[in-house]
Amino acid sequence: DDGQGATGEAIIHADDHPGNWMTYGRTYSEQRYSPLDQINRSNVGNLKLAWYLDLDTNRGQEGTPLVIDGVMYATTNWSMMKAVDAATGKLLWSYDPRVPGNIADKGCCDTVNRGAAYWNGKVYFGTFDGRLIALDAKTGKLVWSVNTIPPEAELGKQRSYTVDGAPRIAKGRVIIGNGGSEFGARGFVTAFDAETGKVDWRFFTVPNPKNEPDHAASDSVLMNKAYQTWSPTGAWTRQGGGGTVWDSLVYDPVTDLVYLGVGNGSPWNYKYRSEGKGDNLFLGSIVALKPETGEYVWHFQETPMDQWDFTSVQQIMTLDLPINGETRHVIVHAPKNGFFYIIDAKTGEFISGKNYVYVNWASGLDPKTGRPIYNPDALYTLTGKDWYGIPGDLGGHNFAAMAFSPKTGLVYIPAQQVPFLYTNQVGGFTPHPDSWNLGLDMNKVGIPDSPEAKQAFVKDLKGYILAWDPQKQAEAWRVEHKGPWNGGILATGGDLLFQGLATGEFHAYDATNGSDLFHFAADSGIIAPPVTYLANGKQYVAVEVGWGGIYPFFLGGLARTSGWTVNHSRIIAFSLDGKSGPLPKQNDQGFLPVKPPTQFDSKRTDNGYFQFQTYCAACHGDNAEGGGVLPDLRWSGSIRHDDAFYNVVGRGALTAYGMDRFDGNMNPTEIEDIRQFLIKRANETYQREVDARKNADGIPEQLP
Ligand SMILES: O=C(O)c1cc(C(=O)O)c2c(n1)C(=O)C(=O)c1cc(C(=O)O)[nH]c1-2
Ligand SMILES: [Ca+2]
Repeated sequence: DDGQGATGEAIIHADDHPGNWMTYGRTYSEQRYSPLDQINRSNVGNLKLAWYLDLDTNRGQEGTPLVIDGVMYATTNWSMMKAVDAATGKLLWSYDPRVPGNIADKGCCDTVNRGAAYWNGKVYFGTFDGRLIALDAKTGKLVWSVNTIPPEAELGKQRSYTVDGAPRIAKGRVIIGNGGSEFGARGFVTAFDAETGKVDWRFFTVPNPKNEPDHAASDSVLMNKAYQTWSPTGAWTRQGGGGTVWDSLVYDPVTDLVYLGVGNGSPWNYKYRSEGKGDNLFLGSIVALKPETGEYVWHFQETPMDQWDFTSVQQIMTLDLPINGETRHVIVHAPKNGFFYIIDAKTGEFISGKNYVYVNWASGLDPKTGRPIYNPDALYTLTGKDWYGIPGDLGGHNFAAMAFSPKTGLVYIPAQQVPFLYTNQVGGFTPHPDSWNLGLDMNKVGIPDSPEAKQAFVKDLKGYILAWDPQKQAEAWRVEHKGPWNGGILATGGDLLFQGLATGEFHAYDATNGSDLFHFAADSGIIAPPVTYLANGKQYVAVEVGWGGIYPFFLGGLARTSGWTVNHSRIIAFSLDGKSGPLPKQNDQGFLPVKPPTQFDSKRTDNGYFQFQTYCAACHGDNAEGGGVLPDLRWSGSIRHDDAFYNVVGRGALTAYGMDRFDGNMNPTEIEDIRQFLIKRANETYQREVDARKNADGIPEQLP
């Protein structure tokens, strides 16, 4: 027995039953290529909506649904699970783990969920409050549920853990990580026995602050190799150091290794985090472990000295690639930092790397070691000067999955350009509970303030499909989109690519040249990746619809340049003989702003801005302009009265909807300052917003 079990064998031999989509990336190689070809270049123009299912949350939907024997298992926002008849869209059962609403602000980037895992009759998924849940796949009944965050990792309010990534299963072990490095976290992954939910092993990705054993699989490599790459007294010893494994986590049956994509530093500021010293292993790295024990095998660090939120958590894909006349089994990786890496999957040896998007932080990679050749100005925590970085914190590519077609030999990356202004916090590092703790000046970071710089920033925003030739390490072609933050990509045997866009359109493209062959008005922004499957022998293509994730939260109004839709979350599925027609019509220009109160106290608005940017902007949008997911507070009824506002912000009147209470962070005067600031912003922007509703796009002429 090789320990794979029937499900492991079925996933390894996924192409023997191509009608299923059994694991996050369809196969263990996570290529998101399906050999199905009933739908192909010659007939995709006739694709029609087969069914749609309205979801019970209108927020970001990032899930990859699994499909097993005609049943779809979809996870949706707020960590909910739905089992759906994949031929008809009929709901078979649903499971709501009742994640408490007040924890939404413990995560950086919307209460999303990226998907489930299947093993031996059970489906598994993580919850935003840190649980891992196993359900009976037939009935939806709970089999077991565990808290994946041990109390010793939490360390009181300094640290913050959330789970939104899809678990993966290797040889009967369910492996799951977590997020939280924007707040304070020490990254780790845990392997649980799929049958019982018992902890099998745990691996921390950054050292123990005292260099003591954690009694975890990571002890020896952290104490002998990683600890030496950190300063002994930096802020990491209190904040956790980061390195959260919040997205990619892959088992490769060819090498029999588990790969972790490790995240950014916590706090981001390297000068505060590690006193400007050391490479800080294993931040920004891929780490390979043995599936049975969690024992360290190798690592490759893509971003030493991270200070840009350059996570290496982006999708880890393996493939067999001819290199210098020899076929090698490699990892291909397009992390946030903008370089496309080819790494030997067995040994971690760096084979080659090339920037796949424009980058200004490094001039290239050392051809031998793969270490970035830094632009000294990019090391802003050491220079003490602002840095306008490309890629920025959202990366050249984020969680939206890329795909590979063995027929074209191309990797298709949902690439983007989103700059970020990195500005140091002055006067030392001061963490706040319930807010981002980056060691950066939250009033200045991200988007530049002056109107000219803001216009330049908007011009710099880009989103496109990048068809990348990994053998040549070069672009083959691209398909430009309206702006950043589009969905993941599916490649099929019909020589097609499928992708949903931030504009609310769903497209099929020719995989050989990018020609646009089909589009459908899905009406709401799409950030999730499509899947394809067979039900009753017929091919379907399905995707979750729902605008959200970090981009519209943080960029707020500027995110509208990618397309502006009213958020209506659904699962939609297409077939060649679909009979559902177009989706019901809705008002796609957004709601009219409500005329705000005219009086505000201009002596309070500066502090209101400061408090807003510290506690509110990461969800409700930079400078109080909403991005179309959560309420745009300029038009909120609660800003009309100090008591109403305090009830929501101070006392938590809306915790059930995800709005935490902030009376532990701010006093009543500070909260009232925010209200004064919001009224000011509402007055400044009211006419511009009314006029914008008269444009075809609904986007104001002068965005900033
Ligand atoms: O450092 C972290 O722990 C962490 C966690 C997450 C998350 O859990 O979603 C994201 C990020 N970082 C991040 O940097 C990022 O760009 C991001 C985008 C998204 C999203 O779902 O839209 N999550 C996250
Ligand atoms: Ca991060």
